[in-house]
Amino acid sequence: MSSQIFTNISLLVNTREDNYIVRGKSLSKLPIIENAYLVVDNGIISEYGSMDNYKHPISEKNKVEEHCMVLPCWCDSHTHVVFAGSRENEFIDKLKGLNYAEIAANGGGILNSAKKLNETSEDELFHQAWKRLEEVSKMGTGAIEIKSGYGLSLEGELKMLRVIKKLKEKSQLKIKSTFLGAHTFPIEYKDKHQDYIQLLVNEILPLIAKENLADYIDVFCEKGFFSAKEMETICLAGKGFGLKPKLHVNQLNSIGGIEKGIELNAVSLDHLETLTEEEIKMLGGFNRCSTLLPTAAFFLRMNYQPARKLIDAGAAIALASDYNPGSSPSGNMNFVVALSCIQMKMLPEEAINAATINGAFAMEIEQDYGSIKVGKKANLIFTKPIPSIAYLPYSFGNDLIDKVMLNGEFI
Ligand SMILES: N=CN[C@@H](CCC(=O)O)C(=O)O
Ligand SMILES: [Zn+2]
Repeated sequence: MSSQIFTNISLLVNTREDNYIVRGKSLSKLPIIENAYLVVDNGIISEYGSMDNYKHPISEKNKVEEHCMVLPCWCDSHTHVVFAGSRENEFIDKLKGLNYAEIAANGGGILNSAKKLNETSEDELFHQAWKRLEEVSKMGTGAIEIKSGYGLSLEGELKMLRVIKKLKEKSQLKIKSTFLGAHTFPIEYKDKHQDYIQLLVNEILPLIAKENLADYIDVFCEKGFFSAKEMETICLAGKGFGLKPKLHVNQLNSIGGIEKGIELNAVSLDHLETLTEEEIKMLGGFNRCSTLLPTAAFFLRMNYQPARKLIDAGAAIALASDYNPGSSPSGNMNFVVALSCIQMKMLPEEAINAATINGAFAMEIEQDYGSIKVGKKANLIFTKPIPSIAYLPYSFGNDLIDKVMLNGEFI
């Protein structure tokens, strides 16, 4: 692959010489170069700067369209994109008045997806997930985390993780894989929690480690699901196999997940719709990412995460789509960014930092992704002509992306 030069870029967004997690007040500082150029060599960013310092030959063919911006691709650090079929029937139940907990109690929810997944072949699951990855990459996602958690059996969980491994091998997207066997208790273990935890820890985890199928371990710490203590047992076992925790906490209730997650040195604490003042303070001092999933709150008509309070407390916020069939059947990070501004009152600069560099930190891929930096992968969003950065979330729902580059190639 040869050199590619792009000149006269109206705004080159999130150019960073450093590589720090962005927290608190710093989230509103989005480094931008006006009228910029960018050089890509063999899929890697090799040079960038202001057109005032441009030293290469001037050529009309290198010019990007007037008023076009270039941003690093979205880093979507929390998804469940490997799933079978869809659950729009539950969506209708919800429209008729049932809530998330009632749907789950009726055998719907995660268990419904688990039933479908266990009836679906590995090839078919791969095919469905592949199509979702194609769709999100066209919307600007360049790196993504994918969880298991709809298998809930040895065979089902390994099948999901093998699908993720195959996606890692074949996709242009950077993918991280998370074992979420502790997503809920299967019906046959409803009254035998310890037995299910033993299955996860003693039987499934060693096989995952043997086949190198996961990077992280996750637990849905929630009333009616896994307690903070159960989460600790599972995470400590995961750590024994080299899997760091990345956790679902405080979606519906505060049950001690934040305190325990910090103690476990989680790479990220995710969801956070329901937070006490004390927990907001704890997240302010937490040195890793607090990951907000506003499209889940939107879809479930829940209170949004208290982004402003978290930012004031000094938290390092990441934004992710939570793409899954139950609470966020969309992986559109452009909408996640817009919703964060519209409903959580994040500034456009804060939302873009949270969806790029901090998303990369939430997947520990910040060395190669999440900002415009020499040596990082050329995973880039080229916008259509737009007047400003604020126009991205302001003009929500409109397709503002002209083209997407992954590893130096337009997709
Ligand atoms: N809350 C737990 N897990 C998913 C939802 C899973 C489902 O409903 O299928 C989430 O992150 O929102
Ligand atoms: Zn989730």
